[in-house]
Amino acid sequence: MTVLHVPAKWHLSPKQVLSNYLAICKIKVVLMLVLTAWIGIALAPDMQRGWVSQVMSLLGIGFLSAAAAAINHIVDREIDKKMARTRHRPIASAQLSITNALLFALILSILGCALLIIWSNLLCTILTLGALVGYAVIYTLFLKRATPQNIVIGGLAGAMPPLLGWVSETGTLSAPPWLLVMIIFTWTPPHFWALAIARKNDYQRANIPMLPVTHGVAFTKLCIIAYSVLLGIVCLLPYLIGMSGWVYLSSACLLNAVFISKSINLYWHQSEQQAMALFRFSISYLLILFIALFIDQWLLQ
Ligand code: HEM
Ligand SMILES: CC(C)=CCC/C(C)=C/CC/C(C)=C/COP(=O)(O)OP(=O)(O)O
Repeated sequence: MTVLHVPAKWHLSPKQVLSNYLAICKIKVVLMLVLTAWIGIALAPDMQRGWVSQVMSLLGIGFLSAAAAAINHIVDREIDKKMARTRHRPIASAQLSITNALLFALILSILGCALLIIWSNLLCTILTLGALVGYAVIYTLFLKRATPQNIVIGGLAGAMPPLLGWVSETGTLSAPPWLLVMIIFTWTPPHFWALAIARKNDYQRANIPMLPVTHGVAFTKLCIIAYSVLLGIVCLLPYLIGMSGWVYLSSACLLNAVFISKSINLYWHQSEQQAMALFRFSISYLLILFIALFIDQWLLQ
């Protein structure tokens, strides 16, 4: 009798299956995106929409962001196999089939669109779908493989949620939420390039033209300093147009002082730990900055 050898990865427990689906959603990133969308809602003019509509709109934005992340895992599976950081990902390591992942992304997209159409509005649905296409198709399929400016241009998709939140509330496009988009847009290059410096060998092996690979680590560090200074200036705008108060301003000044000093510090140090420290700080930075925006709004009311 022939005994078939069944690889261990085919015997996944329900917990492992769930954790694989959560992993392809990039759940922590999505939670951060939803938080920034929520701040967009909180800062919008009060439309008396009620919290149920707001929660459903945030779920819709979250589902479409998770769908975008799942498509990114499918499209990038060959690249992911070549990089130490990503080779254990569920699709790259064949623990999750492409068909199941595609089906999952499709279900998330349909649910996300339905939630936004029912509880939000058509403009918000179209813009969120635009962000999905921007990240999952334009960035992942084309820009990532084509130019070291990939994450600068592609960063616009990830920067959209505050605008999406605002539009879900108001149904119209207006200037103030674009300032919040500009903050995340300017934050993205130092956020990512810090990690790319530490993982340069990975990107080189996968033949992905990230800035440290194409232009070297020293030049990338200079770009990080330039963007962190620009970020410091952009962060002043919400206060200058009266969108926020002293809590935000003082938090922003402190956070940006740390960001710029860590960026300059990175320039003078060779170690990967310094780069990873800046990457990790960039995440705490954005979290605290947006919470400060919320506290200010709450105090101003
Ligand atoms: C094109 C734009 C962006 C690029 C290229 C990028 C890149 C990355 C990469 C490569 C990681 C590491 C993931 C891992 O370890 O598997 C990461 C982590 C993270 N990013 Fe970004 N990012 C971008 C935009 C954003 C945006 C817009 C947000 C939120 C507003 C965000 C929030 C986070 C968070 C919270 C993590 C930590 C995830 C974890 O610990 O699992 N990123 N980012
Ligand atoms: C609808 C909507 C708001 C969509 C936003 C989509 C989204 C999840 C944006 C986050 C960007 C992100 C985590 C990029 C990672 O880059 P990468 O894919 O090159 O990194 P990797 O090597 O870790 O896969």
